[in-house]
Amino acid sequence: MLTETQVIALLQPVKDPFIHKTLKETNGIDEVKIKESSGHVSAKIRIAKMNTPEQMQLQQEVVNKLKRAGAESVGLRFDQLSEEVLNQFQSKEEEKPTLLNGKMKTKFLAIASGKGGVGKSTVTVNMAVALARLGKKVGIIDADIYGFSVPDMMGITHRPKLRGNRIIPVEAHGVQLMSMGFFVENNEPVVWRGPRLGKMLKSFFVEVEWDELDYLLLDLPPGTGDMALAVHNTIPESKELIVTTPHPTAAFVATRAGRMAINTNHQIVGIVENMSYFQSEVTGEKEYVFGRGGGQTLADDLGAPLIGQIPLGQPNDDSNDRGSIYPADHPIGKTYEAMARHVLEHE
Ligand SMILES: Nc1ncnc2c1ncn2[C@@H]1O[C@H](COP(=O)(O)OP(=O)(O)OP(=O)(O)O)[C@@H](O)[C@H]1O
Repeated sequence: MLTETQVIALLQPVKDPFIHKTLKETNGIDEVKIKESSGHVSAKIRIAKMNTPEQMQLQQEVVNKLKRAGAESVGLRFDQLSEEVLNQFQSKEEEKPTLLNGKMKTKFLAIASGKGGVGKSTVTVNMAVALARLGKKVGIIDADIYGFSVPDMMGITHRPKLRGNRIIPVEAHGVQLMSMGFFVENNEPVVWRGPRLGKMLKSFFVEVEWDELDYLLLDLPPGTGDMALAVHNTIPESKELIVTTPHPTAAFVATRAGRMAINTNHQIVGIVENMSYFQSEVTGEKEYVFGRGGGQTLADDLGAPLIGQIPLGQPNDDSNDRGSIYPADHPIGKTYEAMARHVLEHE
């Protein structure tokens, strides 16, 4: 015959399926009773979320465990862990409330793409500038460890300064910026992996002296590989834009990036189709150089709106040689302004 102590010892190492802590750690074993006459064991367990397939699975696991140990029959009841206990574990687990030193009014907008070279960084910098032109305080984290082209696109040639042991982001076009590129000598390729990359990114949130941001945009690594997943998991809950070209294959690959966003609890607020067409200045005619329809297909697949179609064209910004920022009165600058308004409407 099982004793109460034995049942508790059997239950303690069982893990809550949602917060991945043992019932001992969550203090989730509420009650254990043994009916000696019939060998019936009953227990009440508190878990993070009720009425889920995970709860069913846990129930099965516990019943089997107790029966193997000698229980004739098992009755389980479940209840919800208190908010207090949940908060304690969730904040420890995710460390998210501490990001940006508690400046939680900051909203995050990640920019992703299925593959490289589709204009993700161009869209990031122009969205950031458009939001700033609409009066928002905006920062960018250039987390594209393969590319880190953002400083170049914004015409930035100097590195961030230090104040004590805090890093002051570099400012250009009214936008604050941190980039992996600032910490790499001579444009060397970056070979950071796993924990080091995660640590670096976290330090961008915590050790950087951002000035009261309304929005922090994140230029993500392209694709759906380990690196993109690692970055998705490192950054806080976020809205996300997916950038594609109009080519059907590009849109197909971008769908996978969208799925990754959804799986990591990012909310896709819009699809941006870049390099949509070339418009002749002489005739005004549009030439669909890279095919048509990719953006809309992607939008339909992911159930998110197509918020902008950006034609081929250079900003002609004379302020710096390689700048990629479209002026506010440029037709493409106006498209970015409309997209920025869309993002603001989905706050
Ligand atoms: N609409 C456009 N018209 C013309 N050139 C563009 C347009 N959008 C982007 N480009 C150019 O295409 C190149 C790739 O753009 P960008 O670096 O933004 O892409 P990306 O998706 O961020 O690439 P990666 O992931 O490899 O960093 C750049 O030289 C950029 O100036």
